[in-house]
Amino acid sequence: MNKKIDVACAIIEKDGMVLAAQRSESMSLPLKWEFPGGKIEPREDARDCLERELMEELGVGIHIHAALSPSSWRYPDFAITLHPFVCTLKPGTIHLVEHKAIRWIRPEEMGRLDWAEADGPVLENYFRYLGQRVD
Ligand SMILES: Nc1nc2c([nH]c(=O)n2[C@H]2C[C@H](O)[C@@H](COP(=O)(O)OP(=O)(O)OP(=O)(O)O)O2)c(=O)[nH]1
Repeated sequence: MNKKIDVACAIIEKDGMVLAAQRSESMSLPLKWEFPGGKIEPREDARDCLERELMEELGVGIHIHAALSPSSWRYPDFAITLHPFVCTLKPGTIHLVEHKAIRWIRPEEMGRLDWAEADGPVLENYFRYLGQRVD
């Protein structure tokens, strides 16, 4: 049976833009764009995982504002459930530890990037959330 992983990921908002991160050549799914985050460890809470991963990967703290519905995807060699959270950054400076690049983009530009396939349903989910949000 193929491996199944649970991954927490952060949709980080700032001034109407969202942070997209590009995986490096040496990572799995090389050069694909994603929301920063990572695998949830056994018995770890998804929010704790996200805070830990953001500190490890980008050296920043986050505020978590909303949880979107998890969405699942099957890659050829593993299955993934993504647990997306809408976040903002705590004060601090981003340092790229493992990603090749980051970009702040407007939601309407998100479709132009070459996202990891599992992120398709996450993007749809986020657009639905934006459509319903009152702020
Ligand atoms: N963080 C994150 N990972 C994603 C997204 N979409 C997506 O398919 N993934 C995949 C990429 C990885 O296979 C996995 C995340 O685990 P990870 O960030 O710990 O990946 P990794 O490269 O260290 O994994 P590995 O190759 O060492 O097993 O989920 C996303 O939006 N954010």
